[in-house]
Amino acid sequence: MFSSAVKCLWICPVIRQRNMSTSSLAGKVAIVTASTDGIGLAAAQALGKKGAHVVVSSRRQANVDRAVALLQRQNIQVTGTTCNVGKAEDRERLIETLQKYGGIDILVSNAAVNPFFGNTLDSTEEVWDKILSINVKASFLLTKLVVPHMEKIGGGSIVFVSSIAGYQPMPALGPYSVSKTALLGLTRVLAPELASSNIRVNCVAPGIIKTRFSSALWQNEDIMDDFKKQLSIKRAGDPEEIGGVIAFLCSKEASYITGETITVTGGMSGRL
Ligand SMILES: NC(=O)c1ccc[n+]([C@@H]2O[C@H](COP(=O)([O-])OP(=O)(O)OC[C@H]3O[C@@H](n4cnc5c(N)ncnc54)[C@H](O)[C@@H]3O)[C@@H](O)[C@H]2O)c1
Repeated sequence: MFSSAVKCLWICPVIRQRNMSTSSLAGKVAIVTASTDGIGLAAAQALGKKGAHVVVSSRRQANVDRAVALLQRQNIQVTGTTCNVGKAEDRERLIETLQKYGGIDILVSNAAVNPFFGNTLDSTEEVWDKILSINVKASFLLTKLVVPHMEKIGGGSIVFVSSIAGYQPMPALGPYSVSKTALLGLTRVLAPELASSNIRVNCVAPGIIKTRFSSALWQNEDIMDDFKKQLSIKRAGDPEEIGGVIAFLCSKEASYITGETITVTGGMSGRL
């Protein structure tokens, strides 16, 4: 799965070091969860274009293979593996596989689910367990797994993908919105705890971005007309407009930023 050139880059600290000086993220290893499509794929692309070796993952092998081929065509160093972030054995396998190759510098926790639309009081325990387990708990548990590997190489950067709904709940998306608020809290909790290990923890809160996840919103003209009234930039965002911000947060240029959430919404204001 790993090409010999990539193995050499990870195993040989001298080459790691030398590459770090040529481009902002050269020589770094970045894990992005749910990165075969949408914002995750755009984050992997942006990190890869800055020189990082990216590890793309999602639940289905076919999607992983497609994303790996796409990124390779763009001359991005990439490895792919399946990972259901809700499964402890998958999370551990992902990290164990990687740590053999010399360290993990960046974690972007992007995977999320939303199995429920409606009045929050109609949501079930099962809905809450699923949403909190994937959107929040898995983000924390992955962080717990990567931190020792980041500490071993002297630091790292973690980015959680929240949502503007974490600040202002979206109608009919109560449990999902609460899970995204929890990520704002997780960012604030972990940043001071990990600062002494030289690990920065930040978050992005996208507005409406054109992905499959939100297609029910941006493909509906009436809903979008309503949203546009609250937007300064009168359109939905593109995944690349989030990927670039994530890559910035992981770069040296953001070395004094931790515990922050950057909202990327086209200037959204008022109630959603
Ligand atoms: N698109 C938007 O408008 C928008 C707005 C705000 C926040 N977000 C957030 O951005 C992130 C990415 O969403 P997206 O819009 O790119 O949509 P997307 O559908 O491309 O991404 C969500 C991904 O999570 C994956 N996923 C779900 N459960 C998983 C699991 N157990 N293990 C691994 N992967 C799993 C899905 O397969 C999917 O690929 C999510 O956290 C989402 O909440 C999106």
